[in-house]
Amino acid sequence: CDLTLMSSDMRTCYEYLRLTSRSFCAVIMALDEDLRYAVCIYYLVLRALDTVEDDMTIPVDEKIPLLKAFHEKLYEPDWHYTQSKEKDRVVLENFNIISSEFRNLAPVFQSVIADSCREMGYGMTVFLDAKIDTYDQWDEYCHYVAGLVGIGLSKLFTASGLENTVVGQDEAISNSMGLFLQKTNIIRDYYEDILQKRLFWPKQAWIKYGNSLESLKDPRNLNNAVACLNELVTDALKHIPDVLTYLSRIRNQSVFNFCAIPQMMAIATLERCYNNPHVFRKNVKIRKGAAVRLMDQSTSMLAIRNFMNHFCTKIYNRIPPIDPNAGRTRTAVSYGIGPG
Ligand SMILES: COc1cccc([C@H]2O[C@H](CC(=O)N[C@@H](CC(=O)O)C(=O)O)C(=O)N(CC(C)(C)C)c3ccc(Cl)cc32)c1OC
Repeated sequence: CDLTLMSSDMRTCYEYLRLTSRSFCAVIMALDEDLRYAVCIYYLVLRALDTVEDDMTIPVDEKIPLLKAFHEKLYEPDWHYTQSKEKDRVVLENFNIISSEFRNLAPVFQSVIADSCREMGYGMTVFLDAKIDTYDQWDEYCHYVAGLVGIGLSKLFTASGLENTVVGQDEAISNSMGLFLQKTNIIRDYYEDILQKRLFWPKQAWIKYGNSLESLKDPRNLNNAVACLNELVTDALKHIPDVLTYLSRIRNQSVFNFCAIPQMMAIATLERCYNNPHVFRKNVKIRKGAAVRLMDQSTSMLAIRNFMNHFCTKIYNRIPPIDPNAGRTRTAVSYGIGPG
């Protein structure tokens, strides 16, 4: 994009995007112009909100009002926050620059983003001590931190005129786009989260396999831990039909790539995690070459169905017959293997 035609604040915002989103930045920059601007700002605003939620050095009695009032900061020109110790604190320290560009967006984009932040900030306070007991609470937490992003983005796509009304209206399908990504991140990040005492795996799952979530990282409990891991992967796989429905409705090529690439990274990550004891010892990541191939080739529904089929077949072929959820996992992956 032509940086000379851009305001200096917007140039700064794209610089923050490059600093905070690594590989995803290129995908955002490929969006058609109007949407690119709104999504960049939305991404940075979400990054700022997420940084507040993640910062364990902010006292709870300060964090709760800050999360609930965060959406109002979008309309306070000088507001920024210098007390964060997080790695992405640059977006909080310079929030006045981001909010000034936010207020240059079309009013319809502003209201989608502000409403999304209001609901998300509230939801984060509900789960501040991250006690996730039931699968329903797991879905509720993931709705607040990720489903709302899927819903907000879908409204931006429709409001920009690039996508049909149904994309912005069907909130259940948009919600699933977030739940699939967030559940995959939570499953993948077990080891890094448990070290920081962040417990995102639902108790309704792990209680069947151990006395505590931490006990799953004890090598003596490895068989139970892997059975619990396989149960959560099976739950995440249930979102595949909605993900395929969502992507089949997208008409703009740049929006399709933007939406499809993270979903393909997620199914590839789930495949790496399934039945993999390394999840309890290190951060399981897909190989760089595989990620590049997914970014380059996730450009059509045919490619998506082929990738989904590929990774679901790999999982199917690795289901241990004695796994307590073997039957449920076979059913779940069959959604992704599809007919033929
Ligand atoms: C229709 O919905 C979407 C369509 C396209 C992309 C995303 C989604 O994808 C990235 C992809 C991304 O950010 N990937 C990282 C890799 C990583 O963080 O593991 C990256 O490549 O840097 C992601 O992960 N999240 C974060 C949440 C899941 C919490 C929403 C995210 C945060 C802000 C925005 Cl604007 C968008 C997304 C969507 O959101 C559901």
